[in-house]
Amino acid sequence: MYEKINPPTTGEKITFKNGEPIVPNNPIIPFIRGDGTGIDIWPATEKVLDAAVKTAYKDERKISWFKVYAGDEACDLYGTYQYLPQDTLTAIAEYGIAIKGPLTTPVGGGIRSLNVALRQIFNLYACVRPCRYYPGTPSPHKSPEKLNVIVYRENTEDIYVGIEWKAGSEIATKLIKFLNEELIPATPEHGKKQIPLDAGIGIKPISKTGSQRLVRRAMKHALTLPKAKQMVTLVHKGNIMKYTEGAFRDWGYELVTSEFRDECVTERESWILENKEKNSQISAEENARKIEPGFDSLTEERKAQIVKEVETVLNTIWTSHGEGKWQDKIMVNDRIADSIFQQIQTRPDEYSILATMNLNGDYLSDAAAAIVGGLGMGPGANIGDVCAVFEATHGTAPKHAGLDKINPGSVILSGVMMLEYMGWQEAADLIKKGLGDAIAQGKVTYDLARMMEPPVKELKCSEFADAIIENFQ
Ligand SMILES: NC(=O)C1=CN([C@@H]2O[C@H](COP(=O)(O)OP(=O)(O)OC[C@H]3O[C@@H](n4cnc5c(N)ncnc54)[C@H](OP(=O)(O)O)[C@@H]3O)[C@@H](O)[C@H]2O)C=CC1
Ligand SMILES: O=C(O)CCC(=O)C(=O)O
Ligand SMILES: [Mg+2]
Repeated sequence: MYEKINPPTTGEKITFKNGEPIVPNNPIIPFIRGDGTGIDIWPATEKVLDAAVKTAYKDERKISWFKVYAGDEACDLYGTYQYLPQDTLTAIAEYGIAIKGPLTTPVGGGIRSLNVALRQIFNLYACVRPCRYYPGTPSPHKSPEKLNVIVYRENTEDIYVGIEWKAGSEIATKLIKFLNEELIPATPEHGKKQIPLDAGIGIKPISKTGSQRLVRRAMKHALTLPKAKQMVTLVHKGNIMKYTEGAFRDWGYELVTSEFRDECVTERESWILENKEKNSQISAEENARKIEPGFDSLTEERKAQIVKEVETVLNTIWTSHGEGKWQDKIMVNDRIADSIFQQIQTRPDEYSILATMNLNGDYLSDAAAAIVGGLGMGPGANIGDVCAVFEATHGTAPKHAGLDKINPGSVILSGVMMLEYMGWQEAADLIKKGLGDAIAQGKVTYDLARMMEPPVKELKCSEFADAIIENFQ
């Protein structure tokens, strides 16, 4: 079945039922070491995960690691350009849960992203990237502890589908002519717009199915959070990209108000309900005026729509959500993408789950990780309905490769997410405690050491792993 690798001789497969993993006590878990600093980070991560499982469960539970190959290591074993061998895909499909280090993607030409390919091949549609603060971590921000968000990034669509044509290529030229001569003139709202003939072209598909399955998962996650954090923000640039990013927002609201009607309130609904709570005699028109800035300068048609919106909300959810009941529900709002980048800095405690499309989530997860200490502290998971692959937010950080220097925190914390996903909470908690205590003691790698006041001596990557383990007790 495998060409060049052999699964461990002991251990069992993880299976899935109704989208949830069923995990034996001795699961076989494939891992990809990763390119660049993967060579430093993976051994540190494996050591910490094994020690946590051993400390938490003695000999009752154990992970049987299955080394599989991708990136540069795969080319060494399988031959030139064999970046993602079939063996690796077969192993991930067979064993269901995998963990990986970062993989290189060249800019411009060359191979497309292996990381993105894995997400698409296994339909890992939710990229989950929590950004929370560990006390003592140095940060460029004054109150990094106020940020505790989870970026829920759609992982299979958007410009990441990678359908692009190079400027000047035959297809790009043909497509531009078709757009300029037929499709754009056939769409009056586009007026006399024309695309330059020397443009490269990329396609940005955003589907209702893809948007709604992501938001559904984000909502299910929100239901598991403490009440104060039960918020889901739909992040989009829908003012500019109306039929892709704007549609993501609209499909998100449609999903939450149909599938989660009893459990959620939208921000706009909450304003309407609150206006009536403050003044039970308020007319629908006055309520509409309060929720819509510039109401009086709108067209009569638009005014009527907003009044109708107010009436519908009060007719349909006043009984279930009114008189303050909405305050116990998941708050769903939306923010324009550029605004959310400043909001997580200026009003971090007002946000919890940030549901995004692929590109916005890619940017936002690095930015949020920076607030809580940097990319060394940014874990992640790629989750589908029958498979999950855990990986950090950061890349290969090639200039630090092989120096036993880089912070393994993000991949270790991705391992924590994996243990939690497996239901091995005790082992996950040990690592969180060990890592938190090590940081509080000033036992940190270079990235955190350089920001600490007073200065501390930096630990190597492997020494940081040891410091985490020493703090299990
Ligand atoms: N999922 C994946 O596998 C991903 C892969 N990539 C790929 O990685 C390659 C390199 O990308 P690049 O843009 O340099 O981004 P990287 O995230 O690899 O690194 C950028 C900088 O971030 C800091 N950093 C990253 N990881 C850590 C860490 N673990 N501990 C401390 N600091 C860290 C370092 O800053 P400093 O030097 O200042 O300390 C580093 O130089 C590219 O080929 C890219 O495509 C990128 C993102 C995700
Ligand atoms: O695949 C890559 O090279 C980059 C991906 C990335 O930046 C991400 O997933 O955050
Ligand atoms: Mg990224």
